[in-house]
Amino acid sequence: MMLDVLTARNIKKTYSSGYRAVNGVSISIKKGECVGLIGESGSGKSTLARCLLMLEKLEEGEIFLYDKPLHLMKKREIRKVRHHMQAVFQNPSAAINPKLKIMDSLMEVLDTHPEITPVYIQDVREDRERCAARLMEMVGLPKRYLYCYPHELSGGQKQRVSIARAISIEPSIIILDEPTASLDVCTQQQILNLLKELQKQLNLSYLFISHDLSTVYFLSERIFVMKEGVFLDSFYKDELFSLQRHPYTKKLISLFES
Ligand SMILES: Nc1ncnc2c1ncn2[C@@H]1O[C@H](COP(=O)(O)OP(=O)(O)OP(=O)(O)O)[C@@H](O)[C@H]1O
Repeated sequence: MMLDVLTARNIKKTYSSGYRAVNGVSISIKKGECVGLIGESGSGKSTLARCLLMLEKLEEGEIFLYDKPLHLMKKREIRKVRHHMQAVFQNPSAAINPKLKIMDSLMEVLDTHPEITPVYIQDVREDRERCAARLMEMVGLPKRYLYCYPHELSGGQKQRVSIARAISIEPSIIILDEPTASLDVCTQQQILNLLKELQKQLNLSYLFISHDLSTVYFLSERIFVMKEGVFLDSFYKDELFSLQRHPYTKKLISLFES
């Protein structure tokens, strides 16, 4: 039996304000699968993402990365496994250090883990520059940008760098939290196409978070619908238009179709 890459059970998170942003959700993601998470602003998607990445202290619940129980680990142990879970966030400018050349931001994770050599950079791993150039090529960026600073790149190009850094280490899972929300419509579609191609090519596992049903539908095989901290509905993509869908999902569909 194939183990799920990531399994989360009964996750709860209440902020110090007393607001429970995530109220008992469970989710599992298989190797090579893209699971979509859709919900309106404030439904708790980003809080859940931060919980799964162990960036928030859980109030309750269990998180397993393969068979490793992250919720039982000490901070020091979590630091050792965290690189297996990469993330791409909405704002690439905030994710890339403005003072570093693109090469140094891109190579950050691989530099920290010299013991890891993904197969797609195996032949160039010893040569930092060629390795960085390979990653740039994989996300459709010219090599010359390696020597630029982030302000010399567009938002879409910076997001490609974030994606290249996320895949650089061949992580078990990539959490994509609204990765196209800050981009124009044309660039959004290019980034979605890139993510889809990379997923197929490298057999990546994604949790793709968005408030937009059409983008979630485009990328995901399975979809979870979140509202007010709980999952209202979950289904395979081809069941989206089934009559059994939750009324809230039907409402999202009607917005999507209009
Ligand atoms: N650090 C925090 N302290 C207190 N409340 C918070 C904190 N972060 C988020 N919240 C609250 O938790 C709820 C869920 O927020 P969250 O960012 O997880 O939602 P979201 O679905 O990702 O929304 P968006 O799509 O707008 O990013 C919101 O009501 C928000 O105000």
